[in-house]
Amino acid sequence: MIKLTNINKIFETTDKPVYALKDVNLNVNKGEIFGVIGSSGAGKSTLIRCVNLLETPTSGSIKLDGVELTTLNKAELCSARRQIGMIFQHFNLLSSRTVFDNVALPLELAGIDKTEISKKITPLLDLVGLESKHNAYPAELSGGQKQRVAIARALASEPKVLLCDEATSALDPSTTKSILTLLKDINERLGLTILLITHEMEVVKNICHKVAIIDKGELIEKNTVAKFFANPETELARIFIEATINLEIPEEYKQRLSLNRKDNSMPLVRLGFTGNSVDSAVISEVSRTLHVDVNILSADIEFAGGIKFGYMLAELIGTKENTIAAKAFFQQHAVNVEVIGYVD
Ligand SMILES: Nc1ncnc2c1ncn2[C@@H]1O[C@H](COP(=O)(O)OP(=O)(O)OP(=O)(O)O)[C@@H](O)[C@H]1O
Repeated sequence: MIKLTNINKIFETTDKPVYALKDVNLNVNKGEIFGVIGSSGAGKSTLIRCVNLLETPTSGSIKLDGVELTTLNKAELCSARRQIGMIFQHFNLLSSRTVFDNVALPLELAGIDKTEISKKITPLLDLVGLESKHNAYPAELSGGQKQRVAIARALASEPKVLLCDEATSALDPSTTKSILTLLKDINERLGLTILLITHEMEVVKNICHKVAIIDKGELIEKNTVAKFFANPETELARIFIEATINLEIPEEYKQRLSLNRKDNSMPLVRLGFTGNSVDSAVISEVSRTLHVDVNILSADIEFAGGIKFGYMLAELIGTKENTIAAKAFFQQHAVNVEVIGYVD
């Protein structure tokens, strides 16, 4: 549905050129929710703004449902943009218009008559859960309600795709959850293709089918969400995933931790479980067969893209030979083992 091929974007500045996007290739299939995650300044906004040509790429091809957008004239582009809805972090509503009139705006601009507009808006406001707010003004709404208005407005032209530019970044965690649930519901009910950018792994984890990581303008990793969490390929992916996991080393252990093994010190390890390894009884097997006690300090098991994954912080207690054998055993059973240090 969205196909970006060899997209480059260079901003010419008085200082030096900024290479905001480098050879970006991205394919978003019909009905998919695709998330692009990256740190601040990585190029996320530039990327999503290129899709509807709010930003013109320096080179490359952008196809929407097979139509090349970069070569359209102004009038053609205007009509193509009606097939691309967009929502923003700060909602971009008109404060002087009611909820109803904000949602009606794109239809008015497209020259649709008033009765037709009325017929369309009521079910849209029902869909986003704002049936009782037709005549409210944006100032009278919560952040979550404002984003619902923006979603209804983006859907008014019956777009083929919805672009979400950090759509939940200005919202508190529970409102974020409700907006993500709404986006997922719209995706499932209408089969709408969604491309979103975010710096929050929670967003990817909660609603995306596929994910790409952007770093310094490059898409360095692309995968289904399940495979991404099960087997991250890049260091940045691991950092993003681990940021969602709360595995604090207790203060008492930090004080006893050293990088080198001493006589009688025991390894403190972070075990990473994904897919099948979550469900196998590796911990008890290590204790039983290798005589290594696993002292679990903290653990976090999550669910994303249809798979379970999780991390555990544990002290391995046993002889040097046995703890080394335990580490090998974990690795043979698809458990990722990282030795953080050794505790006295
Ligand atoms: N109009 C512009 N002129 C010059 N440089 C720009 C312009 N817009 C963006 N940039 C630069 O391009 C790079 C990518 O910016 P972009 O806004 O796309 O990043 P981002 O990942 O969306 O960041 P954030 O999460 O902080 O919004 C940055 O180095 C930024 O400074």
